[in-house]
Amino acid sequence: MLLGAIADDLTGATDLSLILSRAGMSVIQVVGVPDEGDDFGNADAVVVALKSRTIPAAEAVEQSLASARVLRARGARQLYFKYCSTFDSTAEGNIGPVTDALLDLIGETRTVACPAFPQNGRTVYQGHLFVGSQLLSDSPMKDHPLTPMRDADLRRVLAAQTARPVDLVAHATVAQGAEAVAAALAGAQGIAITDAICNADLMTLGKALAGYGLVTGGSALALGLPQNFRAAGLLAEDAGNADFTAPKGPGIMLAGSCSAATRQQVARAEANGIATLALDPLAIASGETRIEDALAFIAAHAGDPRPPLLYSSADPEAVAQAQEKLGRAQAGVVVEAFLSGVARKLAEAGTRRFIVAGGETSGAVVEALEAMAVRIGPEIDPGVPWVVSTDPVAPMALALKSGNFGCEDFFAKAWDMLA
Ligand SMILES: Nc1ncnc2c1ncn2[C@@H]1O[C@H](COP(=O)(O)OP(=O)(O)OP(=O)(O)O)[C@@H](O)[C@H]1O
Ligand SMILES: O=C(O)[C@@H](O)C(=O)CO
Repeated sequence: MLLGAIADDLTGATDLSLILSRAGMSVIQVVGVPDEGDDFGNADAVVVALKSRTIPAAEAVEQSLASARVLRARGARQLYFKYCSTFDSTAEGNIGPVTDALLDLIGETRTVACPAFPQNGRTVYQGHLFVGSQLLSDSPMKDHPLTPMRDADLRRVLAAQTARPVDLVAHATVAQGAEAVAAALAGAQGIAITDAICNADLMTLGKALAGYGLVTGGSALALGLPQNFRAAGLLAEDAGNADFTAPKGPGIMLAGSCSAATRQQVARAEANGIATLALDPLAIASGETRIEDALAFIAAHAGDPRPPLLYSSADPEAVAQAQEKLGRAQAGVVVEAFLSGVARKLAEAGTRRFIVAGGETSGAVVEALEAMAVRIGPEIDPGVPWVVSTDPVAPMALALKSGNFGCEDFFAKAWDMLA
C-alpha cells in the first residue's frame, strides 16, 4: 500500500477513490474502521470511508486514529485525510481535531489543508473558499441541514478547530511551482491552507507534498500524489483497476440530500418520466408514512424503464420546519433510517443497483446493505463513479452521489450507463 486515506463520509471516499483510480492507482474502498487482517487485495491505495463528519469530535478522532493505525501497519507510506470540498464542519468542527490527532500519530508537525476541487467549481484563493463565483458563505452551503457554512475564510474556520497555528500558502507562491511551495511549506507553521484555483495548482501542490506523512483536503488534492510514487519507482505507469461489471437486477434511486444541485436533479428526474415519491420527515416521524408504503409504490412501478426515485430533498424552509419540530440531528436520523430501511428490504428482495444522493444518506444506506468494501468503476460525472461491492455472492452496484455533484440529468444518466 502506498497511500492510506481516511474520508469523513462515503460519497467523499468514492470521490477520492475515483481520482486515484483515474490517476492509475489500484484502489479499494472499505466502509468503516478496517481490521488489521482485512483483505486489501494488494491495492496501491486503500480509502477508508467513515461517517465521521458530523459525529462528536472525540469519536471522529478515535475512528480516524484507529483507521490510520491499520493503514500504517499495512504499509501506507502517506496518509490522506479527505473532507468535503466545501469544508463541511459542524459548529464544533472535526477537521481540526482529526488533523491534529493524525499529525501526533505520525510524529509530524506540519501539513496542508486544501479543499479545492476546481472541476466542480470549488477554488481557494487568499485562503477563502469559493463555490463557483460565490464565496462559500453566500452559496447554498449556508443552508446545509447539518453543516451550514457561514464563513468562507478557511483560516478562521480552521483556527477555531485546532490549537496549532494556521498559515497560508497563497496563490502567488503556488504559481511559482513546486519548489517555491515546498520552501513556503517548510517555513510555514502547523496547518497551511493552500490556495488552488485550477488543476495545475493541485499538481504543483501534490509534487511539493511528496515527503509529507499526512496530507489533508478535498479529493482533488490527490491529483498530483500518484506521480510522486511513480517518480520514486513505486507505482507502474497505470496500475489499472479491475473491469467493472454491474450485477443484474432491479434498481432504486434514493435521495436524502437537500442541496440545490440534488433538488434540481430530482426535478429533472421527474421531468424525465422517472416515478418519484416525496418523503416528509414529519410524516415519517408520526408514522403516517411507513416503509411498507414506499415499498408498495416501488412495486407499482416495477415495469418502468427506469427505477423510481424516493426523495426527502426539500428547500431550506421545509428543512427548517422539520428541524424545528424534530431537532436538527433527529430530522436527519429519521430520514436516514427510513431510506436505509427501504434499501435493506429491497436488497433482501433482490434489488442490486442503487443510486443514492447525499453523503450521510449514502453512509446510512450502505451500512444497511452491509457493503463493506467496493471497487471503483466508471465515472458518471466528476467525483461520482459507479462502484461495485466486493461481496462474491450478492454484489451490488452503487452510485453514491455527493450532494453538490452531478449534472442536472444525473439520475437518468447514471441509470442509463448500466443499460
Ligand atoms: N426534508 C428534510 N428535512 C430535514 N433533514 C433532511 C431532510 N431530508 C434529508 N435530511 C437530512 O439532511 C442530511 C443531508 O445530508 P447528506 O450528507 O445526505 O446530503 P448532502 O450534505 O447534500 O451531501 P454531501 O454530504 O455528499 O455533500 C441527511 O442527514 C438527511 O437525512
Ligand atoms: O468533496 C466533496 O465535495 C465530496 O466528495 C464530499 O465529501 C461530499 O460529501
